[in-house]
Amino acid sequence: MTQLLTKINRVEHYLLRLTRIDTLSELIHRVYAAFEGRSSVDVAHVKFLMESYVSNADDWKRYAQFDENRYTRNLVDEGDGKFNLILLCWSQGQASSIHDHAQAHCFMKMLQGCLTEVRYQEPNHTSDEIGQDRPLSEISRTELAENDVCYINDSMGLHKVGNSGPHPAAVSLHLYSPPFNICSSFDAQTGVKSRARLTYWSKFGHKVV
Ligand SMILES: N[C@@H](CS(=O)O)C(=O)O
Ligand SMILES: [Fe+2]
Repeated sequence: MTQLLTKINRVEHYLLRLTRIDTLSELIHRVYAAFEGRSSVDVAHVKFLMESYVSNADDWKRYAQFDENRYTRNLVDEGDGKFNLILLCWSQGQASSIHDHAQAHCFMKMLQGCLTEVRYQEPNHTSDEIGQDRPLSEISRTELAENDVCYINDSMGLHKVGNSGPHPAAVSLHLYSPPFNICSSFDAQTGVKSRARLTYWSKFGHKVV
């Protein structure tokens, strides 16, 4: 039994070495190839590519710009209009509001530190329920550590993400397809939905003025 486990372990290490993506530019190149000539998104493959990249701060530190007031969104690549790649920087205590993803696919890879992702069921008020607001119900709570990847789309619910420590500076890489700059945000207590505009703190390493 022990021998078998050792062998499985060796095979796993070998496969990981074969599939490993060592640089952010190689990841971007592979993601472009994954979208080439397709009208739909191969979710399993894109997730696999994000998982295969081994985070290295030298690749992405030029995009990692923090703000003391809120998490920042830093554009890395516009993916020929098919997807965008955004580096998000979260100081300790910073979090997003509860939101959806405008019917897009959302892949999120941890590059540094840890983030907590909390998922909620989307309220489905029928017309006669309007005015009977109730708190959103939590579906799951996941701690994401360096190199972890998670995936969400609107059929899987809403989420909020935050850095509740212990790392003072968490960084995550998000891939959205198709790109969007407006989504909905939700009040946790009432479920009331409002329109949220998403902005960039920097683009291609340069602060947006
Ligand atoms: N979807 C959010 C970040 S997160 O909380 O997933 C954004 O793009 O700003
Ligand atoms: Fe999100």
